[in-house]
Amino acid sequence: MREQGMLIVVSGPSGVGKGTLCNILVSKVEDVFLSTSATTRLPRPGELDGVNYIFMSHENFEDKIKKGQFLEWAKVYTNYYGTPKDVVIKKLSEGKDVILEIDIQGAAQVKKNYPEGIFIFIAPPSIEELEKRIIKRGSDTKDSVDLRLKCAKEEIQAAFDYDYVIINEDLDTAALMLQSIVLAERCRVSRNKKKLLEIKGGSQL
Ligand SMILES: Nc1nc2c(ncn2[C@@H]2O[C@H](COP(=O)(O)OP(=O)(O)O)[C@@H](O)[C@H]2O)c(=O)[nH]1
Ligand SMILES: Nc1ncnc2c1ncn2[C@@H]1O[C@H](COP(=O)(O)OP(=O)(O)O)[C@@H](O)[C@H]1O
Repeated sequence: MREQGMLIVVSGPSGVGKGTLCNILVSKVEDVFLSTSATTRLPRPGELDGVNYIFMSHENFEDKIKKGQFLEWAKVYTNYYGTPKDVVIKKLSEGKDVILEIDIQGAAQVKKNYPEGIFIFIAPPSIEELEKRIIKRGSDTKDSVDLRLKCAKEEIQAAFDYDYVIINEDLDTAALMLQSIVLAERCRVSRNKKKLLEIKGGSQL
């Protein structure tokens, strides 16, 4: 068991497949914990409180901002979204890798406070394909689809500040890429110094 897990940020436009890819990652790779965000948006059909999101009122959310209970938070489209701090700190200290599926504003806050995090951007093969995926999901009005597509173009510009980009064209390939990044990052020498010392004996590297 590792002493400290890695903080992994996954961002990308709405409908690109972040949720799908993160769920596959959690099902395939051990010791990965997907953080559940808090939000003021209403649940979509089938979404469960505490599973997909922790749904709360604007008042409650603002109270938690004041109390410093979020690792990061942002207003995305018209609602607040934030990462509850306590759970993330606990899971990292248990040696779990924590995935934050958050927007580009939240990712920038994490990068400022936690530069050793790993920043992964998921991009669509094209804007046309992104539009198809958002429409296929069936949870957005025409205005909401248009707003998401407009924001997508600005979000893709932010990809240049990330460590990795995955173009989610073929789902199986993209899922494998995400797993590969996490597993390769676990193999960095800098993260394995203690283990190497244990194996070779002695305290000198
Ligand atoms: N900053 C921040 N963004 C979040 C958080 N949780 C979700 N988001 C982002 O909020 C945006 C809207 O998410 P959602 O309402 O699920 O809509 P979707 O992206 O269309 O599925 C997405 O870009 C998410 O990545 C969070 O805790 N913090
Ligand atoms: N590589 C892919 N090819 C085709 N459809 C995909 C692919 N990845 C995800 N999808 C579909 O696109 C839709 C949006 O995916 P979702 O994971 O909800 O996106 P996000 O979490 O980024 O908003 C879902 O219907 C999902 O099944």
